[in-house]
Amino acid sequence: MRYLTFALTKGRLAKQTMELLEKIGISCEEMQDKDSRRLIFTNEELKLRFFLAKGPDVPTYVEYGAADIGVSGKDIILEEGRKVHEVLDLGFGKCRMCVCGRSEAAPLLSHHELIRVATKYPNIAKDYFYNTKHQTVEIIKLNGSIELAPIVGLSEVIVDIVETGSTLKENGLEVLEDVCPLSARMIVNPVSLRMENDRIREILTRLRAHVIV
Ligand SMILES: Nc1ncnc2c1ncn2[C@@H]1O[C@H](COP(=O)(O)OP(=O)(O)OP(=O)(O)O)[C@@H](O)[C@H]1O
Ligand SMILES: O=P(O)(O)OC[C@H]1O[C@H](OP(=O)(O)OP(=O)(O)O)[C@H](O)[C@@H]1O
Repeated sequence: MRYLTFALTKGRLAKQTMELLEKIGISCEEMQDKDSRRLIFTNEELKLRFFLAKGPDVPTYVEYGAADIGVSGKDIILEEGRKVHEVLDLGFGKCRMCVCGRSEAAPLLSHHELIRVATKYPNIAKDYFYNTKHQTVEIIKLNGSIELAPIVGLSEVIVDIVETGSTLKENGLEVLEDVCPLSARMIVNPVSLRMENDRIREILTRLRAHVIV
């Protein structure tokens, strides 16, 4: 039997992903050793391998088959547009993708003005403004602290993740429009889904029993 390889997202989603896998008897506890510099972990008994990667890299590993299965935020799946099958909503990491700004920016959206939109997610922003809203905008790619953009005048609005809303509130910003709901998803390489169908289906069946969407 060959190894099935899992690519998991580092950061916010990691702990809940490992807890969910533990619930179905897939232990990857070695990965939780913060002092270790080891990158890949093996469960010999179940013939499974695990590694943690930066969010946007997870669908890349899965598309190329370097990982059979991945866990990614829906935001990353949409933004990266990789050829992977999204097979399960894992029900955690819930948040929303929103257009945010000062309240005064609301008319610029309703009047379809040519505005600047700062975001870490240029493809999601482009799809929303061009294909859903039919509004021409200038998209400015940033890499973090997106809420700064409307405060310092880089852009009129941002497209970013909102979870509790506290970052917006503390910076005098608000949600102006909702783009889509987000959560952690399981993705699978299309060839792996065919070649390892029984093993992958079994994992999915067991996971479904523990997932609350
Ligand atoms: N408040 C939140 N902010 C950002 N991502 C969130 C939030 N709540 C849930 N998520 C989910 O967690 C994933 C991000 O986790 P991660 O810790 O890697 O965040 P990041 O800030 O984008 O990463 P990095 O610190 O490497 O820039 C997102 O892809 C999203 O699906
Ligand atoms: O609604 P809230 O609960 O306040 O969460 C939303 C904030 O969290 C994320 O930022 P993150 O902490 O990942 O920082 P970054 O944008 O600099 O990556 C996101 O980009 C928002 O800024």
